[in-house]
Amino acid sequence: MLEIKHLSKNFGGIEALKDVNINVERNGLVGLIGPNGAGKTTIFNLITGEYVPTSGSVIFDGKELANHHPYQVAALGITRTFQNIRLFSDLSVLDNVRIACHLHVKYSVFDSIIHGRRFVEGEKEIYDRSMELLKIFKLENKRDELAKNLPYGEQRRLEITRALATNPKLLLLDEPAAGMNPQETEDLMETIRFLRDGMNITILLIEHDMHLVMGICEKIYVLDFGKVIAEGDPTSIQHDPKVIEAYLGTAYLEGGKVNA
Ligand SMILES: Nc1ncnc2c1ncn2[C@@H]1O[C@H](COP(=O)(O)OP(=O)(O)OP(=O)(O)O)[C@@H](O)[C@H]1O
Repeated sequence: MLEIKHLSKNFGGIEALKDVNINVERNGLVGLIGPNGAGKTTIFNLITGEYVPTSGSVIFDGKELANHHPYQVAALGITRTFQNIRLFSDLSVLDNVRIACHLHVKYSVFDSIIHGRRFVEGEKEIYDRSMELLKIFKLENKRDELAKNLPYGEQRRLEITRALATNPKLLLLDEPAAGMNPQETEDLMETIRFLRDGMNITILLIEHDMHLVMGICEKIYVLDFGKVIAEGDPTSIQHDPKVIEAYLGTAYLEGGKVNA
């Protein structure tokens, strides 16, 4: 579904990515890990059209994305979440999702001014879809709360709910477990599994929480200094000497956590 081929990105003199190749199969759940500054978020920015590659290509469903604008990439079915939560904090939970659903709106500005039939039907469709998503993500009881008043784990869940409003085929999650406590991380793992197994969404995620990555990803790419140094299933990645040296450290194998 997603093929990243010989992708490189320079920022002035910095070679942020060097000849990166990544393949995400349809309905796959793939992890991208590596030390800070390895180039992980740069890959997301290249997929979504926020950056233009220095060389190489990003192919999604057979289409080259390299020169697409972010709105064109979104229209093809790719959505992302960000490292820092980006919600409308002073709006309600329901309105946060409703706004995201408006990307699909089919009525014109004129329809909305005269409150024409298409406007009324469009608004009903948006409300129904928003409530359906809030139910799936167990946020329907919080629909009237301001986003900023939700506990951290629920804010992250609301972000994913918003991302799904556009009906993506491929979801890019950038450090979804950042700042979560162990119970929130467990709930998130269940949510991500459901996205893939229950909603058939293909997922590529960046994460430093190795319990989450090793627990749910079937394939993992490890990036170091802009290069893929390893790829494989969780077991092979955990025991790869290159990965242990560059990122995991021996503490991880002894049950410790990665400090990144
Ligand atoms: N817009 C930019 N301008 C200049 N340099 C950039 C830009 N974006 C990223 N970089 C540089 O590219 C390199 C890779 O950064 P990137 O954010 O992709 O790393 P990362 O693996 O996502 O790190 P982290 O785990 O800390 O989020 C870093 O050296 C960073 O400083």
